[in-house]
Amino acid sequence: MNQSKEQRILNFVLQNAVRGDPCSVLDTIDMYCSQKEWAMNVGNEKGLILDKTVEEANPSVALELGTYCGYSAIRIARLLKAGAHLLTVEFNPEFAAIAKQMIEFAGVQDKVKLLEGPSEEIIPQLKKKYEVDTLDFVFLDHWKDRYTPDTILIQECNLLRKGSVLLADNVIVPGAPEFLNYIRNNPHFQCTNYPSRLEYMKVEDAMEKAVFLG
Ligand SMILES: Oc1cc(-c2ccc(F)cc2)cc2cncnc12
Ligand SMILES: [Mg+2]
Repeated sequence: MNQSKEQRILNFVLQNAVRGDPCSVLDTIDMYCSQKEWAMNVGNEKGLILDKTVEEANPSVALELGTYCGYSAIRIARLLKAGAHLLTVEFNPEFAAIAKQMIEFAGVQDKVKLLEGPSEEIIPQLKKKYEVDTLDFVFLDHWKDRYTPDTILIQECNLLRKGSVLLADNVIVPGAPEFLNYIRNNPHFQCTNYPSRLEYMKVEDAMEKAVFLG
């Protein structure tokens, strides 16, 4: 059975990156995906925006929707302070299996909890099953038609507090126009747009930050 692209990316990391060194894993994924096979990791350009947003938020509890191969989970986890943790949600079992190995190879597994399943099922479980009080940071990087319903669900589950930061990838490509309309017209959020480029491509993309005002 021939390998998936995600398996090829993982193998390239296992053979070329430094075990326990998150930056070398990120650089190795970026090298493979810019030179060999495009893949939907947030990449280094938008990754720098993610870094700055995470550093500014300095979250104790972070949530990621859309793990894929674990690139942004590693990117976020490497910046977390002692005792802080990231919950990352992946619907696709093949992707989750790859991400688990990638996260362990990078050495950030103690800071990351990978939850496999649909976001709409997992979000309502966060308080009771995963002992979350409120989320300090949320990275939305899954199917674009889930951005709005999951943002509403997160609010309904009382998971945000004054100052919680949401950051959404791909608001230009593939695009999340309905989410932009929702969040920019919602008086409970203060929004900022960060123009950038689609990972590994000379194509315009952007990230949207939304701070919950309570
Ligand atoms: O960053 C991303 C990019 C693309 C994507 C795919 C095809 C294309 F042509 C352009 C962009 C899809 C994504 C799905 N989920 C999360 N992130 C994504
Ligand atoms: Mg993305």
